[in-house]
Amino acid sequence: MERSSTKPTEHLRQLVLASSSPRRRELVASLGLSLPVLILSSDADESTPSDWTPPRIVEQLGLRKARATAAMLAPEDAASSLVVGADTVVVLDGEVLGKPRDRADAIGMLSRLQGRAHAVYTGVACVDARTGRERIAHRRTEVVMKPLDAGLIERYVDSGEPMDKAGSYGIQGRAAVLVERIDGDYFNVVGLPLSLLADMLSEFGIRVI
Ligand SMILES: Cc1cn([C@H]2C[C@H](O)[C@@H](COP(=O)(O)OP(=O)(O)OP(=O)(O)O)O2)c(=O)[nH]c1=O
Repeated sequence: MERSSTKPTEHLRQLVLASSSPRRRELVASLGLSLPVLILSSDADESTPSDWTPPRIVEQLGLRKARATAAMLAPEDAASSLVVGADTVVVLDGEVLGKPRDRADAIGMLSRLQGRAHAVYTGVACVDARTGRERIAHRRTEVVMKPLDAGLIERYVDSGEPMDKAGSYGIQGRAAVLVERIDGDYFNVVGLPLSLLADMLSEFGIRVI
């Protein structure tokens, strides 16, 4: 018998964040969700075809992360979990900048970003591990960086902060003082647009407020 009065998302009693990013973990924790949050990262393939646009890259990589993590869940967790994955890239002159390979790469990226505007894209994917229902979306934030001289860039890179971050900077850290202004969601730059995430969670029956 079909139980039409039952909400299709009532089984979702746990959120799984498919991420090893401490920033994403802290941002999700800051929401103070009433349901438990499990952190579980996977080794999703992060290579993408060269003709993909930035929105497609971040949405599909977020989806790969969420799907790969959903596939790792034990059956009892899968039955009650909404899995969230995200991906962030910096885009300058149409070129996608991910995390720096090494010190020289970080210095090169910041030398190109300084004194100019660039875009940060973060894709978010939600996967209901029980039903397989999926949603993907992204946000774009424009960031204008102050003009920076070579000495400042080297000192910043030597602080170690850039090495695990797309575009080689962390706006939530010391790079706060390197940024002139932004247009768009700040949390999108840090790696998880909370306002977008809240809208997506509500589609799955999970209320933030
Ligand atoms: C631009 C910018 C990026 N970042 C970070 C957010 C992401 O952690 C990282 C981009 O890399 P991602 O590949 O999106 O994420 P990740 O590998 O760190 O974590 P996950 O396990 O979720 O895949 O750059 C900042 O922390 N601050 C910033 O200002």
